[in-house]
Amino acid sequence: MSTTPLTTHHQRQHIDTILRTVADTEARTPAQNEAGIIARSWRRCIDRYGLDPARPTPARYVPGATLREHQDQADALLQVARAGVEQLYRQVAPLSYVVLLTDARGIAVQFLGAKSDQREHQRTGLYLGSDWSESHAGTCAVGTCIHERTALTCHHSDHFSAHHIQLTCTAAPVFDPHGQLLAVLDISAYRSPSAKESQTFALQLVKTTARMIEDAYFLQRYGDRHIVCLDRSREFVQINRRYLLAMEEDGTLVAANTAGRKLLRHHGLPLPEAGEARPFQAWNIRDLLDGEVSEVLAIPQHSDDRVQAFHTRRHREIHFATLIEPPRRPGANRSLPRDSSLAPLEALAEDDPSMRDTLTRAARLRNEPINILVMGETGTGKERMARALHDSSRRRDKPFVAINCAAMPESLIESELFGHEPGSFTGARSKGMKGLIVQADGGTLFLDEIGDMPLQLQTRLLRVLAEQEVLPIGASRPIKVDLRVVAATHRDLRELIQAGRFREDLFYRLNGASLRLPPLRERADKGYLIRQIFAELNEQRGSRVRLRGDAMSALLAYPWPGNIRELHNALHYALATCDGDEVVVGDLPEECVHGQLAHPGASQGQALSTATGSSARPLHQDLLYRALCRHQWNVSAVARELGLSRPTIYRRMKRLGIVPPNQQMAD
Ligand SMILES: Nc1ncnc2c1ncn2[C@@H]1O[C@H](COP(=O)(O)OP(=O)(O)OP(=O)(O)O)[C@@H](O)[C@H]1O
Repeated sequence: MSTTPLTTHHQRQHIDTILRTVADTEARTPAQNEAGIIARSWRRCIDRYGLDPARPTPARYVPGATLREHQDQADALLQVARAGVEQLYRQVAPLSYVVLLTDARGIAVQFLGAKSDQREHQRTGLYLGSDWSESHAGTCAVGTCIHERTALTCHHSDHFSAHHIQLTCTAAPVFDPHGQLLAVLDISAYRSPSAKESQTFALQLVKTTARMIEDAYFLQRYGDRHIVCLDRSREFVQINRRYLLAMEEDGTLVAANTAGRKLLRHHGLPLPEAGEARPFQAWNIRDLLDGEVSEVLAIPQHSDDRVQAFHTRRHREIHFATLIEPPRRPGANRSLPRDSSLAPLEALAEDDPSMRDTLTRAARLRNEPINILVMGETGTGKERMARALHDSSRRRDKPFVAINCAAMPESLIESELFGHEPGSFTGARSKGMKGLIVQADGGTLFLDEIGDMPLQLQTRLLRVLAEQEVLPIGASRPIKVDLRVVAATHRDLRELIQAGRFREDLFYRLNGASLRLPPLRERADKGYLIRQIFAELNEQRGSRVRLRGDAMSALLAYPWPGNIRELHNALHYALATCDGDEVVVGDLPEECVHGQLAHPGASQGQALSTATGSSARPLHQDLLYRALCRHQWNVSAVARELGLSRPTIYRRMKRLGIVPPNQQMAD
């Protein structure tokens, strides 16, 4: 190995080169490449720090107590970085490198090097507590990296001080999740080949380790959020995780690693850097990826390898995504087995303990040859549950036939259910009719509102269930059927049995197992349901409207009486009436925003008319009108309160016929 010995001749040459280069660069803009970076640093050393390349720069150490302060401040990073620094040292120690981790001020807070060379390390400053800031040490890998915020090699005579020109040092910055410099990772050696290119691999190695430390810190810091990992390669996304984005449950992005911030910038979505005065722009993952937040959240359940492909919205680049989920709250960690056929059941709930129990039972029952009774208040999702049971069972490719026993006229139920032969009764179809029970053969028959089925039909249904065959009206021979029945009711069937309105034997036939659904007001996963329903509505309407954070907060704060259908309707209303591509709090029905204030005993209409003095005004108009009155018709103040722009407020006033008092014509 050819080495560069330290001689006075070399030092003199070095000093001359520095002075000549600095004089040369005076007239022109320094280049962006590494030579430019070094030349710029030399200029700073002379012009800004008043350093002299000929003056010896003995290593400077901070006192022990100060070092401990620096280490305490960097403690969170040091904990995370330890494994990475040690791994790097194992890789480079055989080539006689030492490893330094400095804080953002250039003080070495961690050091790994051969014990046998300790004296030399201490003399040169390659040791714990030394100060490698550019203002003290001159151009060097750590100090210049801090200044330029980029990885670089400071090789031999790149160093400013003539006393460092035997060293080769390579450093890379470690940034925090907001782009703030946290630390610098450095490897240094006393002896190396004279060509700078010899350090190319060293540079790659240090950069890779710095990125690993940075990402480990990111994952630890945002461990309580959802972390979306993206990569251009499907095969590598599980191990490489190039881009990391931390997001809230509603898709709001809160942080990104260095590569992630670059990706966002590339797609026109810059995140503010720490300390930047620019107001925080709450980008959503939907702004980056062409998909719904619910699709991103469902990645761990959806596909077999738990990787999902997305196009980016702006440049249509394909990215593969995985998701690291935050740990579930205690008691909510009862997940279904990882099985893609269970996805329809899994999609019904997130971390509501009672729903998770119900789903676990449903998953066990889905292929059992027994009938299931689903119980719950009106609109709690009983039909959804029946459908999900069917879709996750082996019967999923056969029909799912739903019948609402309360909605069908009594005179029709019999022929609809059992079918009839041609001309078997007055009004019968000439070709006869295949009943719904036969149509459901091989699949699932869903009997909604079973408590409302007339007694006489209960008897016939009982026979079908007992014998697995159906006799159409007017037919002489029964038809064999293979059925799984899921029945639903919001009534107490035992009470109906007591009252003689429901057959006890049918109850036992239907109730092979029962599943109870909690009312919405008791569910801990309202946020999930809101996102889910909103995404479905968007899909049905072919729109891409977003639900802004303030609207989400209002929906979460509203004490929903018990009905998912009500939530569905509120979101439908907001989507139908909002302007542009965002639902904001002002788009929600009045009762969702101020419902808490309504008198508990009052009906919806009463509560509103008491508050407004006008029960005739539509809810939406009322909200805007009241806000205008409250703010003495100051449109800017109303816009601020409702989270809308001033032109939107004016547009809505016009559309709703609201005229400010000073523009009303006197009659
Ligand atoms: N898990 C869910 N995710 C999204 N939407 C849901 C969910 N559960 C229910 N819904 C929606 O709530 C509404 C009511 O659901 P569903 O009809 O299944 O309830 P139900 O208990 O059968 O009602 P009813 O008692 O009136 O028959 C529907 O619009 C449905 O799409």
